Amino acid sequence: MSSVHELAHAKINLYLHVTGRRDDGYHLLDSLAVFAGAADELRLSRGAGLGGHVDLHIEGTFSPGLRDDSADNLIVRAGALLREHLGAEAARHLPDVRIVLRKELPVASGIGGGSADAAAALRLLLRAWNLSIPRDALMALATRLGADVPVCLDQLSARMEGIGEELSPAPTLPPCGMILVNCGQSVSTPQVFRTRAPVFTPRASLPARWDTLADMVRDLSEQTNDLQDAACAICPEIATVLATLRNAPGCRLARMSGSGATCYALFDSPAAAQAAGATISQPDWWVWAGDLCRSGARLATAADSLHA
Ligand SMILES: C[C@@](CO)(OP(=O)(O)O)[C@H](O)COP(=O)(O)OP(=O)(O)OC[C@H]1O[C@@H](n2ccc(N)nc2=O)[C@H](O)[C@@H]1O
Ligand SMILES: Nc1ncnc2c1ncn2[C@@H]1O[C@H](COP(=O)(O)OP(=O)(O)O)[C@@H](O)[C@H]1O
Repeated sequence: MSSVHELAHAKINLYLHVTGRRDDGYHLLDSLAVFAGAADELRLSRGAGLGGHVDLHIEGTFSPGLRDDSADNLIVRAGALLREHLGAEAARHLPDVRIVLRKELPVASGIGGGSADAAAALRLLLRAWNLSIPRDALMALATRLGADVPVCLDQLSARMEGIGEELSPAPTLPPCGMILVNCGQSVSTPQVFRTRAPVFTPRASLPARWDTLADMVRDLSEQTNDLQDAACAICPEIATVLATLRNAPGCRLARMSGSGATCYALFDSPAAAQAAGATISQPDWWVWAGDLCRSGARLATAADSLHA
């Protein structure tokens, strides 16, 4: 039986401004999201029966943080949402699938691993079930899975506004390298939003492109991650990670991503990031160094199908 696979890349918020708050409690954001080479992998194969059930199996470094029989897993929820969208009668004829998740991104860590998995599952299921859903409808389904899921569908750097679902092109990025460090403690996104000081930051002013890393770092230095202080209050080790990154040879900028605890640092090249990353070693710290993900993901078309 053949299988298809997708990479679910880590999403990094280079800056994150909380610009307001909606009546339902969700926060309005202005954030520049990029994708790093670090990724989970999802592999889908056809099951024996019909009904569109998703049988999930989880392996990999961070699999102990997740249960594979959980209906709450965003991969299983992506399948349920697609079945709901199609309606019970159509869903009855969908082939069952088995998805193996190789979990290599830390869980609840501000780099959207669960969101990236959900988006990768949507891409795989569209192919496996030979579905074509208009892009607007697909984006709306993705938003129901989580505010970060829409940007993970294409895995291309993008400016995120609204609660994260309003996407526009990012400035063209210069060549650079990146280190990601997570101290091994999960941080709850709702708790960080609840803990933050109730102040808002205006939308950033960004150019259409950055030709050099120095240009990008100059502009990013004027922006903030408005969740960083709250996350540091909940998890003080984040401050140690940031200090370590700032001291790493060749570091141009270090900041927390999303609601934490993962922090990123920018370097002149992937090789410079890897050399600096090799100097960082703490028990329980997850350290990744390399390039940004520049290719993105292609959404399925009706012509794509999975041949069992
Ligand atoms: C903070 C960000 C920045 O990219 O990243 P992560 O730290 O999760 O990686 C995202 O907005 C997280 O998106 P995601 O993880 O999909 O969040 P959701 O599941 O939709 O929401 C989890 C909870 O976070 C809060 N939340 C989330 C997004 C938002 N714009 N405002 C919020 O207040 C809400 O309390 C919500 O119940
Ligand atoms: N496939 C998945 N991978 C990671 N987390 C998942 C997944 N499915 C559901 N979750 C839940 O989603 C929450 C957020 O996970 P994650 O996306 O890793 O956080 P963050 O966006 O902060 O990096 C976690 O509490 C986790 O239990």
